[in-house]
Amino acid sequence: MKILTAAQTRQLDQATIREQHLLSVELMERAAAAFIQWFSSYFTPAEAGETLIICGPGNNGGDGLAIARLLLQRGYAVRVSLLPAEKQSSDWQHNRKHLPAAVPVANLSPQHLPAIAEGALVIDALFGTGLSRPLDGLAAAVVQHLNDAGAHVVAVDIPSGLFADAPQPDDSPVVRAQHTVGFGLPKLAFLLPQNAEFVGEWHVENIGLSTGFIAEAATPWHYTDAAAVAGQLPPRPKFSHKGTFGHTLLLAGSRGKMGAAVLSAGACLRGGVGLLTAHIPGCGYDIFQISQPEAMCLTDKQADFISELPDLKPYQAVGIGPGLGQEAASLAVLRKLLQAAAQPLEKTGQPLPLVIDADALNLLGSHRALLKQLPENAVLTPHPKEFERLTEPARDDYHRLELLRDFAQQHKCLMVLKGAYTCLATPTGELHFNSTGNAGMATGGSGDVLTGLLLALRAHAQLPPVEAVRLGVYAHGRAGDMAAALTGQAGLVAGDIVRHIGPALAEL
Ligand SMILES: NC(=O)C1=CN([C@@H]2O[C@H](COP(=O)(O)OP(=O)(O)OC[C@H]3O[C@@H](n4cnc5c(N)ncnc54)[C@H](OP(=O)(O)O)[C@@H]3O)[C@@H](O)[C@H]2O)[C@@H](O)CC1
Ligand SMILES: [K+]
Repeated sequence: MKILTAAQTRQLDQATIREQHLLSVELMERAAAAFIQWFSSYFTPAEAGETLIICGPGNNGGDGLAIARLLLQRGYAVRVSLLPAEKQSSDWQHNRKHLPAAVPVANLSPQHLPAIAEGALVIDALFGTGLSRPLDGLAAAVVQHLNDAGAHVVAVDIPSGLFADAPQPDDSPVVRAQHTVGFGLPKLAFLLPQNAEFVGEWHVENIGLSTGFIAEAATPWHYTDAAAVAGQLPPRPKFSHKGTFGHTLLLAGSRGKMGAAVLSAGACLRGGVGLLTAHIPGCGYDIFQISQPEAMCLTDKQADFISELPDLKPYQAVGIGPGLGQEAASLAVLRKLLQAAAQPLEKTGQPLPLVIDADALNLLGSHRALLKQLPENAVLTPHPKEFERLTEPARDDYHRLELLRDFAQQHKCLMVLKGAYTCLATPTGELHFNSTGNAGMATGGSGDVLTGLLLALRAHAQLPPVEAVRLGVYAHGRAGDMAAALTGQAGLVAGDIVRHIGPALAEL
């Protein structure tokens, strides 16, 4: 699914109206009906009580007026507050005219802010994608009043005061919604941690917007839903053997962190790899062989950390980092690996696929000259703190995305920035936000599991790099969701994700 800017969204409205020979009020009616569909599935008239709808002067306010009419028709008690303005949009005027007289309407003023009981339901239709500047004056006072009241807010399209695709100043007021019901496509603002307190849970309702316009629209931002990855995992041919799916090497573990190697290896095996060899420190031999009998194991001459790089000839992809530690000897291994991986493989003519995580990223961060040696399409999987060590502190989440995109383009690598909506940045400047996963996955070892799964998929000869990583990130989140359905989020541990990789991949 694509994510568009506010300006593109306005063009999308116009394209839909043109193509489908609609009146713009008809599209507004669709949006209001889609909102009602969601709203009525969530709140009965009795649960909703008397619902206040706060309307601005543009089409977002127009939606609010249409919603008021439709809710009344469905037996909900509603009242409307209007933000005075010099002019209102023509669709606003149409819906104002058609608002039944049974709906109480009040004009907002600094002296007349509506009484809102704590927990009362309020629909926020002040401003949508037409927000052109941060809120001030009466609009700001209304938002402040609403937030102070502790109301249960459902935002129409986007919480008022929030820009769809850019940051707003820290001190400008934004509605704090519990739910946001958007139209057509998700907005970039919904996916960023800094906006979570405003957006709440978001939902996107289909209103039949122009698919042709969306297909043509140029955007770096994409949202990976089930449809985006369905059918991409190549089937396993009947006459395949273990060599068909690649042989991977995993460099992982140190004393006290052998679990990271075990989890990562488990994920790699469940990810469908043909063969896996792990190179681990001597102390981990028994632990590893007993926990992962399906994997082969090479031990380092050092007991507590890795200091040697095995011959890379047998392998189609190499992972490094989980539980590695940051010993100088392990840095030397990483250095050698980067040098060796740059040589194109005989079979593919491409550099050896690498997946670099955890302490291997920290080593890169503290020895940034090594970044120049990253082979093309190397996969790096930092969380925000690790990413900061590779670049610089970000001013905000939007700036972090810029840094991520620049980094992937500059180093021609695939950056997987882990978070609630894990974001994959590609060498061509695309950003793919993942849709699966849950807060239960914020637990030790979750990232090691992702590394192992990505390693398996990068060894798969038929999967191009970006598809492999997008698919792996999606399946990792999906496995976490399947696991959480059984364990609950609090009870989820990384091993549960490993156990659900198989079913998650099967679903694809
Ligand atoms: N996407 C879709 O497919 C569909 C979209 N639809 C709906 O349309 C919404 C977009 O509507 P919209 O373009 O009329 O913009 P909206 O946000 O209502 O406000 C514009 C008005 O506010 C004003 N204004 C702006 N900033 C301000 C400020 N800080 N303080 C004060 N005033 C400010 C601005 O004035 P101006 O900037 O011109 O000075 C103008 O008067 C969209 O979010 C969705 O709900 C559906 O109906 C149909 C399908
Ligand atoms: K709104």
